[in-house]
Amino acid sequence: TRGDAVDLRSDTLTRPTPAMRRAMAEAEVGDDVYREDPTVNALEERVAELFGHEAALFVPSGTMGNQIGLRLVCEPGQEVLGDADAHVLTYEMGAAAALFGLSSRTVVSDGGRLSADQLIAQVRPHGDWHLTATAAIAVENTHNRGGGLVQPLAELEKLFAWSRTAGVNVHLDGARVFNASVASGVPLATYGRLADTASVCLSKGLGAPVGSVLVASAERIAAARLWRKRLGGGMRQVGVLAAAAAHALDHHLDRLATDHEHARLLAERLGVDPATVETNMVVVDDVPAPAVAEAARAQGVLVGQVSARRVRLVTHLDVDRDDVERAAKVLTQVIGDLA
Ligand SMILES: Cc1ncc(COP(=O)(O)O)c(CN[C@H](C(=O)O)[C@H](C)O)c1O
Repeated sequence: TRGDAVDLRSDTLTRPTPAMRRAMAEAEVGDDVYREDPTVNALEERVAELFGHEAALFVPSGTMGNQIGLRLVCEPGQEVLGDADAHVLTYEMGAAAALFGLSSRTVVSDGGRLSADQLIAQVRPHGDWHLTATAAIAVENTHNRGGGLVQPLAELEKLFAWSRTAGVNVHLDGARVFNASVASGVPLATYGRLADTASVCLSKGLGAPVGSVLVASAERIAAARLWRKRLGGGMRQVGVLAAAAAHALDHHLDRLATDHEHARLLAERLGVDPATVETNMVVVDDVPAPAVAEAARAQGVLVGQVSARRVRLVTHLDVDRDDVERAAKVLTQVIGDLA
């Protein structure tokens, strides 16, 4: 809870725990532009290893991690192919076009679930003097607008194997890949190795206040560091933030399973099919979302509005079991009253 509100709007809202704040305060720091911050250097090495890549770069947001990741695998005038509800193309303010001149095209998937064949069928080859070449395919795991769904490993494997034969790169928007791994049991390195570039968030379910990490080859991360500086993302004593991220990896990773349990409990209480809840999100459809949000807020429960008729509930570190029961009671009554 926050104050006395149960905040289910997003897992981006988690605040540092007292133990995390101590880690931040005690962090060993240096000037990261000179590569002299030992805490962020250690975090970058650790996350690269975790995801089976040569190198990694700490960035202030998932958006910067995604957009630099796309720029590493797609040149201006080439295109990124993705899901019609992909965060990298629908939520990041058109950054791929605005910042880097990347073209993009989307396919309407089955609720966010990746179909390798569907994407492969849309890829445009390099070398034809008439066609915008598809340089990269963006995948999102878990899928946000898909309600936190975990991508089928077989589809990820099929897409990546094919991409090796087609000269197409794969970028993973792994903002919630930690949730995907905890839910599926698939190791993080397995997910990491099925992408050329991957951006992973430490500031969502893991509970760090700021930060994502981009992983890729050493050559690509060197280029990413340059792009980050160009975007004004060169940071100085950033170990204060990296220490929070390292603390989150040490102490908050396994507990994501609790968020998943809470989401399933919330779904059950609300009459939403728990089978549709794979990680930390519950989607409630066919309700007047603005009215539900307003009425729930009046009773101390904050919810997300995905569309006029869809409410999103996200469980996280700052939501405990009592909060879930309280939110379920309020939302059952509010939705019942508005039905
Ligand atoms: C899949 C995915 N990839 C990237 C990002 C961007 O991360 P930030 O730039 O907010 O750190 C998000 C943030 N998601 C936020 C949320 O879910 O509340 C909002 C929608 O932007 C995301 O869900």
